[in-house]
Amino acid sequence: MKISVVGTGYVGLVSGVCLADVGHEVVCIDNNAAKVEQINAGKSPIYEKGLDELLQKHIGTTLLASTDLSKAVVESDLTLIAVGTPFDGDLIDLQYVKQVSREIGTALKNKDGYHVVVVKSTVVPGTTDEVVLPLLEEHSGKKAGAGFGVGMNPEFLREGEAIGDFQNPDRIVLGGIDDATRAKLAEVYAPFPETDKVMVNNKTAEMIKYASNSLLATLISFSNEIGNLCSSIGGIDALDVMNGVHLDKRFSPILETGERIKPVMTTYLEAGCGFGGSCFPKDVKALIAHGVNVGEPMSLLKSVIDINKHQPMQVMDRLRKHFPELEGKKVAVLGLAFKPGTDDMRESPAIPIVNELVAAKAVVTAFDPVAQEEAQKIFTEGRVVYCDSIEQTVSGVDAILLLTRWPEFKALPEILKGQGASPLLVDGRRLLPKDCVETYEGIGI
Ligand SMILES: NC(=O)C1=CN([C@@H]2O[C@H](COP(=O)(O)OP(=O)(O)OC[C@H]3O[C@@H](n4cnc5c(N)ncnc54)[C@H](O)[C@@H]3O)[C@@H](O)[C@H]2O)C=CC1
Ligand SMILES: O=C(O)[C@H]1O[C@H](OP(=O)(O)OP(=O)(O)OC[C@H]2O[C@@H](n3ccc(=O)[nH]c3=O)[C@H](O)[C@@H]2O)[C@H](O)[C@@H](O)[C@@H]1O
Repeated sequence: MKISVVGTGYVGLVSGVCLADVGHEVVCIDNNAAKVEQINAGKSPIYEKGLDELLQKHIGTTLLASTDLSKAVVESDLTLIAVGTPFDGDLIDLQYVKQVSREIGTALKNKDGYHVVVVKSTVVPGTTDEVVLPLLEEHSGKKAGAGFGVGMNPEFLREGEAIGDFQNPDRIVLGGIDDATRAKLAEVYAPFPETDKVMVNNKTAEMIKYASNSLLATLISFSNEIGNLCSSIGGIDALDVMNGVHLDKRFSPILETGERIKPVMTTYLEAGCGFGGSCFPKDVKALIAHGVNVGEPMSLLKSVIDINKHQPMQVMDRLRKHFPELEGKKVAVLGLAFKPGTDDMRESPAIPIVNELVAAKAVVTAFDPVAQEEAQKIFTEGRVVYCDSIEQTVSGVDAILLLTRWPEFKALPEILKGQGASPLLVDGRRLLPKDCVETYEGIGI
């Protein structure tokens, strides 16, 4: 099938590359000419494991990038919209979705035959039918359901695991205004015959995405609240608690073979310094705002955000327990990205923590295996000294704050031993065993 994908961010580019990999002919569209040029040169503008290799395999043959949206729409059978949907402080910001809908609508004027337009961006329930569809009709002069179909196909990939998640999805949600739209959309995913498909209307597809992200965010804030209580009571480790909770067969089912499905860590029940990223914070806030607009106060989700807002300061509280006065103290920050496997700094818990350290006049060294370039846009040189290795970052410091679960940081105890040093370790992600250093502080302990 000929597919055009508008937006070449995490979702658009990964979808485009993976759809080319399963045999479709794909054109990826972006209005950022520099990104388009980079993609056509076989270099991904984002850091994502395995993406460059797959891009290089298909670019120039079944995969192309372009700034020409109109040509790509006219020459394809189906268009996926994968532009950003940020939260503007009050509501979801639909400016990019609207802009692209107008442009696709205008392009459809010149197209003979049936075309399907599918929203892949995360949008609040009602957006596809009440915002995108009318703009497409207005600008194409055609009627939805006759000249073209309108669908909604939310994406569930995680950054850092994006290629694997796209290639091996848990489920595929196919929303549409009618059966013809859903049937065309299903053709896109024909190469995934084993995966469960959920055929619904557009609003339901939109809601599945928000319910999924909101549940995962709720589990994390729940775990953080329980973890904070464990710390205050004392003598309880939240890791043991969540392990005990997770062994309930309803969470870790036992198969007929007798084998228990048990995650390595208690998935989404890991207490830590809070969730970040471009999606959980903005999606939960957007759903709350949408709920309030339709008369639903969403009090549970408001608490989820409130707990998460304060969670990074749990790390600072543990640091101040040992160093009430931080001026002149040398503090190493290990991990700046919101999670491992990505250079994404959006809403990273490291941001409020580093800002607080700098405000308290601590001397801050920092290291992240891939996010340093992004971090330098946020904390300019001079406020933070960026280092090239874990060794250099922790050398001679009073305290270490571990903020991202990069596996590389497991080497820290050995490195400290080699340096003959025993600074305080505040493990904001519970990555290391609590007896790995002389003075250990962790969330949920
Ligand atoms: N990042 C993630 O892991 C996931 C994101 N999502 C959702 O997918 C959507 C996209 O997210 P990301 O890929 O992270 O966004 P992003 O911000 O990384 O990329 C969006 C791209 O759209 C382009 N763009 C904006 N306006 C345009 C226009 N008028 N014409 C052509 N291109 C335009 C931008 O230049 C940018 O390259 C959002 O709604 C997000 O919530 C869903 C699942 C996972
Ligand atoms: O809509 C989206 O954009 C995506 O949002 C999340 O994916 P992502 O933000 O990439 O990352 P996660 O691995 O879910 O982690 C999110 C944040 O939660 C934190 N987290 C995660 C799990 C946990 O137990 N505890 C915890 O604090 C992580 O450190 C990270 O900051 C969802 O997992 C994806 O399914 C979804 O598609």
